Amino acid sequence: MACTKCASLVSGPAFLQPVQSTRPRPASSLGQSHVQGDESSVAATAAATASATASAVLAVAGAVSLGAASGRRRAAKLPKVVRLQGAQTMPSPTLEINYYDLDAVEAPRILSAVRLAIKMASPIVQESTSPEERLLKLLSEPSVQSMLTTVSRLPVFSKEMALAFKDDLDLLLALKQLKYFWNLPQSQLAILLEVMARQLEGPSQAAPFQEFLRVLTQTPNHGKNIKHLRDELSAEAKAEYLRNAEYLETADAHAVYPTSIYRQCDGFTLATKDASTIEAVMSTTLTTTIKIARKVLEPSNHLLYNIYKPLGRCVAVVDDKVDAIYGKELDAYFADHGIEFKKIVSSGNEADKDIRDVERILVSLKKAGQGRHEPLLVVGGGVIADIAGFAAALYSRNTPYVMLCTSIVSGIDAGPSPRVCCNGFDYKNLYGAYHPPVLTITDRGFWKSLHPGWLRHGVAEIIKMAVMKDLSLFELVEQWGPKCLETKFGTVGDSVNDPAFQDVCDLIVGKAMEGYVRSEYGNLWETHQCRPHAYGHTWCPGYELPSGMLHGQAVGTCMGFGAYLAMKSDFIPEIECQRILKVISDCELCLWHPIMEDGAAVWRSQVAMIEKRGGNLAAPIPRPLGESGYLNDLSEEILLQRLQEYKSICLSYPRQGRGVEEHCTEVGLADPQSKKMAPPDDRFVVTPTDLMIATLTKTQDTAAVGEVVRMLDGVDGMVVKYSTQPSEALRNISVQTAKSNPNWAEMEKKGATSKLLEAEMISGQAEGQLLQLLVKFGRVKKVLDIGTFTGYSSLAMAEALPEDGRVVTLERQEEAAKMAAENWASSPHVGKIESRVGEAQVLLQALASQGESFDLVFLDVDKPGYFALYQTLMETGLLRVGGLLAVDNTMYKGEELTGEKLSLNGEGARALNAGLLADDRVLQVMLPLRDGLTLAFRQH
Ligand SMILES: C[S@@+](CC[C@H](N)C(=O)[O-])C[C@H]1O[C@@H](n2cnc3c(N)ncnc32)[C@H](O)[C@@H]1O
Repeated sequence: MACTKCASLVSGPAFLQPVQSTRPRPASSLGQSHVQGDESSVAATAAATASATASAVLAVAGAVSLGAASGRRRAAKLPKVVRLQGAQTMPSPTLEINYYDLDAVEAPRILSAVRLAIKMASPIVQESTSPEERLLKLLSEPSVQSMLTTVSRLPVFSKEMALAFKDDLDLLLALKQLKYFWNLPQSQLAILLEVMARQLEGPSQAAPFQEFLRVLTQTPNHGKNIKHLRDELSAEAKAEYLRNAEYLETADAHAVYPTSIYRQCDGFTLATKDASTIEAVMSTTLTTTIKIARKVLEPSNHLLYNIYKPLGRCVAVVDDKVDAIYGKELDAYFADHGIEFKKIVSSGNEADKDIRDVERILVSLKKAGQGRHEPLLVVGGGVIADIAGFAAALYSRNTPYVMLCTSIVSGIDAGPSPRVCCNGFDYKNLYGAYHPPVLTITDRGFWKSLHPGWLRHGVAEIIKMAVMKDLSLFELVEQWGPKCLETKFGTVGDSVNDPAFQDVCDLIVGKAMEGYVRSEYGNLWETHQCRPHAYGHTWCPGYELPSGMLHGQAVGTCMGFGAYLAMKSDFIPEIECQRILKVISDCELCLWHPIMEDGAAVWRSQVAMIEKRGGNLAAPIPRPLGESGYLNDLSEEILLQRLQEYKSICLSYPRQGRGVEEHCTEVGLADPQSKKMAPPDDRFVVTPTDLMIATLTKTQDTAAVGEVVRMLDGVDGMVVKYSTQPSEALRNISVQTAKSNPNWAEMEKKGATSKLLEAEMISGQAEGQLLQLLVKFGRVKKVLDIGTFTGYSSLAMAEALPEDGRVVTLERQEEAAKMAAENWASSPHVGKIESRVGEAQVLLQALASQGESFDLVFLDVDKPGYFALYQTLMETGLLRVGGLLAVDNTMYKGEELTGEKLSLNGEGARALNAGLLADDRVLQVMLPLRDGLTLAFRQH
């Protein structure tokens, strides 16, 4: 039967040439014949009879290809002459280059071959000889040999094959692997025989094979490939196997010299006779399996065993948080099965998703001697799935990996995703590849230890698939979403013993996964933009990072807005829009975040998205609920108008449309903005830690350096994580200031500021929190803040002051003072702040002449002036006796630690440090907080 796809190419109008094949047709040594007729109907009938069990787990076998999946049939005869209108003969031939020559899929013949082999093998595996002898006898048994050679010649990744065995996905998977029997470890062949016996004949017939597997795995060579046994086989058996191997060299080299058992290539090439023009198509076919399973780490569960036992070992990248909780269980699983376990523990924080983190994994893989044929095991959530998957894509150009999903996001979205990636230059997912796992395992048992905030964020991905792909899933989430959250998807409390609810949880997870795969696997390389799973991901990329929101919370805002736009576009009725907003809100996700007030950022995101999507917005939104539509035209004016309309609707929802624990820092994660993502050697040196990191990265041992860098880098993040979190207004100042760098540069150019200011000048959360603490602890009433900048320290202290407290803040740059005033405007504490603009020294004199004195002074201006300002504070009594002086940047970038010549600022900091040390009116301590903060108490 001709491959229809290829036939359409060679006989179409562009190819009005006689076609001749360049490949000789190899003879079939085992006498398989080509079948004419409708294979799919034969296959469908066979499938019905073949069906052993309706699998209780979801298993999706994905095969994506141009040509390989369909396989090429040996009977493909193409017309020698094609006639044009007028019946002219076109004599010049076009060369057709076929690459493979696979057998037709005849399900009944395959099934009877497998059944016969199992029947004949059963007594052999039960013999009392050694397992090695039994294996040799088994391989010499003609029915086993015939089955193996038959399967080795099949297009096992093809659609025909999938359809023929669609009712028994475990059998299908076994056949896909059996094709490679010649290069499989002995114990893997035993595993496949056991699976086939179980699927076709039932558990009792499978029992002898299971026992055979057990004893075989105790022999020293069970990990050696079948082909290494050839010299021990009978002469006839050896000759047959070698004949088959030789045949396969030409017919399908994948089966005899494979690089991977999970992917195949195909191509189809046409060349003019003089070879001056060549037209070709190429394809890669991948195969993958997804399992929704329970108790994966219990030794009786063989999902991981079946992969790693034959290999004798498992190299794994494990999320550090997962390792802390489940590390011992993982170790025990592999130890129990006698599988060597090499574990690479890696951070799973969004802030640790840089190319350096990927590189660190690559270095560890090299150290572990990772082979390109052995699937790496990746254990963790979305970030680990992305970066370890990306490392696997890069290692030896592509290395297979198994994804054991421990978080809800990886369990239904990032886990089986072919899109693996890392951040770069402050852009999310700038680098990446398309590299799906060969096996994805989702076990919601892991979710019991997840922070409720992370669960909510994962539910956003379920809602996304429900709205775009599956109304029945949407109805399930409407009914059960809040309970799923409350019970951590049936993993805590009484829900664990509620079988009906357990089934609901499995159904929700399975349906979400299925919807995801349905959206993604037909468009693996994103060759078009009709991508339903991008719902909720069009506008929020512009504000997610600066808002500090969890990804799922940001997606919630964007899904809500998308639903509103769908209603406005008449894609869905109002009632469906309301249902969508209600589900998002009921699941405690955010519909509206104040950062969305920045319409310009939302518009910028849309513009960037259009560019990313090849010139089309193609924003996926429901049309109707449960199905996908795409919005392609949305002007800036309408976008801004809709955003405001949407806001007013959101305000009527519980929590005024806000989510519960929306921000990363509220659920124990570092703020993704808190870590600079520039490569360390280019990083802006602000603190001594930065300096150390920049120095370390110049050395050669990248693995050791990487570790140290990660730890050092984590110090500031840890301080921020475990200190009281800032108010909304302070957070807003950080966001506004972070965005302000281009403005300062512009202003400096125009002469609006005398000096280039930088967003990095901000004191920030940790220092702000310390100042607040000092104000409260010291019952401070009057504060002097020298160096206003964008107003963070002033407002932080004002928030901590009593109602009658006062902050006087000094700033020489008019523009900075103006920006600070804008930043305070909405705070209820604005009335406590008095801003003065001018040179600090001049302003101090004026304050002194007014008889002012302060309980707390925060000094944070140009360092060369520090000591003079300190002297003024002391001489004039502006710092009262019993008062406290806090000075920032007293370690000034660690310059003194280098032993090299200090900058002017470094000199200024050192002059103050030395002055304080020599002055017995004060008691001081230098804290290594960020760039060094010195506290000096005036005792007389
Ligand atoms: C490091 S920033 C202050 C940061 C601020 N305390 C905060 O919490 O974000 C220093 C600010 O002091 C201002 N400044 C520097 N030297 C000054 C001086 N001699 N007199 C007045 N302002 C000065 C700068 O323009 C800049 O805005």
